[in-house]
Amino acid sequence: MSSLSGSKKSVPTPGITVRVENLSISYRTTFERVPTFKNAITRFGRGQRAVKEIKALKNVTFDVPDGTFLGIIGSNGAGKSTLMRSIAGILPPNEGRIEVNGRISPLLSLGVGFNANLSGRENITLGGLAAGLSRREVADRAEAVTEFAGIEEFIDAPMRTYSSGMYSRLAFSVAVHMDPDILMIDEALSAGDAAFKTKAAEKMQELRDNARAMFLVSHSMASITQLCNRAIWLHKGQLMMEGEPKEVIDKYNEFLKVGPSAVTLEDL
Ligand SMILES: Nc1ncnc2c1ncn2[C@@H]1O[C@H](COP(=O)(O)OP(=O)(O)OP(=O)(O)O)[C@@H](O)[C@H]1O
Repeated sequence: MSSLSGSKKSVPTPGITVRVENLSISYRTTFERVPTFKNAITRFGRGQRAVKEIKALKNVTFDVPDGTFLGIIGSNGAGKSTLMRSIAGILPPNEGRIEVNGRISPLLSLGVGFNANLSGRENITLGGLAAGLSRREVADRAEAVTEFAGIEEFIDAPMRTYSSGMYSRLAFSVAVHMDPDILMIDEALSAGDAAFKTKAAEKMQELRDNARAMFLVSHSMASITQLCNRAIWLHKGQLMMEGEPKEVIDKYNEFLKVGPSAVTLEDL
């Protein structure tokens, strides 16, 4: 178990794969693309601060019991990827705590963790080792990963030469072949072409049987309904609702005023 917080360690909570308590995360960013002395003086004259704080998650609390396949929905900039990164241990909380009981798949936002200057094969090794597998275990899976991604011809080329679809397909394939207890997929179903989307959806159905929990961020409401048994809706960093996927999606669509039968581009 891992517990991320500024405070105490605690014992694992029975039956809970992930517990998020009063989680707040902010990014600090500068106003300017290229900070200059002249701009600093101008800002000082206007009484502006150079650094802006963006509150990406505000006091978010929820539990993910074992066997939960959680869909995370919300508009652009709602905080979905930030939440995924913090659960995966990439972003530490500013406030609150996250308890994770289990091994997480390494690549959540597609391609995070890859080094574009290394070959696909070398990146499979990196991803596998990052997931806690031994070199031998990774080597045993490398062929299946490559085959599933459909990039046999390119596996020894540097990943910077890959198309974005190839990149995403390999990221997805690594993530799903490392036997994670907790599977985290960010927009996976928009990886690759229509044929790969179907294959990815089938693979996720299969993984549902083995994983303790799954997190899926998607703008496709069809994928959320099909693959998840629970959903949360984030808006501007706040948890708006938690419940059955259909119930949450209906409220979200109502909020967006697009109606219950809305089809997003990702559904097509
Ligand atoms: N590295 C960063 N530096 C500064 N601000 C960031 C950074 N990453 C995200 N943000 C900001 O944090 C907020 C939440 O972003 P996040 O990427 O978590 O949203 P999201 O729900 O995943 O959005 P999308 O659906 O567009 O992918 C946004 O206001 C975004 O501009």
